[in-house]
Amino acid sequence: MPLTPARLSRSLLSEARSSRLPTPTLIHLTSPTRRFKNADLDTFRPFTTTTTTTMAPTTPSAPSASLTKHTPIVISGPSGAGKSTILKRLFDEYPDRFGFSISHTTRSPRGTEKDGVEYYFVSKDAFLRLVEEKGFVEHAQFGGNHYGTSVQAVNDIAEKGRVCILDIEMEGVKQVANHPTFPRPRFLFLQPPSMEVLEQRLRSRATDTEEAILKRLNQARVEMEFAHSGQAPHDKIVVNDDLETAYQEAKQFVVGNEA
Ligand SMILES: Nc1ncnc2c1ncn2[C@@H]1O[C@H](COP(=O)(O)OP(=O)(O)OP(=O)(O)O)[C@@H](O)[C@H]1O
Repeated sequence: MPLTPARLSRSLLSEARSSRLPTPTLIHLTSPTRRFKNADLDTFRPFTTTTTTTMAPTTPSAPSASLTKHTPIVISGPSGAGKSTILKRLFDEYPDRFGFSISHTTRSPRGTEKDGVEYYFVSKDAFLRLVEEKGFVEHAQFGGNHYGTSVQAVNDIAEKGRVCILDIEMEGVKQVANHPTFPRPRFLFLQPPSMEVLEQRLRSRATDTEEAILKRLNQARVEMEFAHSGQAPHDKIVVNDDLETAYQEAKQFVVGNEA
């Protein structure tokens, strides 16, 4: 599992749309699937012009037996629900048990970013071919660039004997759940106790503009509606009111394999 200091995070497309920069206090955890928060930085940092020779998987691979043995966990929930907080605790308590897959992107590498570490940097053609071949468990477009989690990248985590954690937003959740060949992961939805509390938490986090907070709250309503629509694949909904209780519940689901 590539645990680099940078937090390549994303949980919601709204994250990117809302132009929030990751704050140092949140840089605990590397999760390349949570890439859209980092994609915000696209606006602020110039692209490098480096051309990379990619080693990224560009052909789809069949899900392996390891993937069935180490069933991936999809965690989703509104921005501010506490996903990072809970995952950070989980990784601290179980440092060798979980992994984050490396995402593909068509954007250019920045700074010291290396192919196969922060991302697999691929051409648009290679990316779209992999989409066509159902090689992504989920993918999305942001700011003219494509981002995706490949079946191969998730397989790689399972091959290392780890459970892959996919921290993804609602549209990604739908894609994973409807993928034609990818074995069904286990879905955990983290819910704030109320919209009022969510708003307070987003405000106390003090990382967003007013506009961004309002966008997050609007998106949160959409996510909550979907989560309770009967259409969502969630196996477990944990309400993150008291953190300790929520953590124990989430842990029981993730580690104890319980619904
Ligand atoms: N149970 C809780 N009680 C009080 N505050 C909490 C609780 N859980 C999380 N928080 C706080 O709420 C804020 C949002 O949490 P966090 O950043 O983990 O959410 P997130 O779901 O990862 O959001 P995003 O998708 O935007 O990254 C943080 O400031 C965190 O410290």
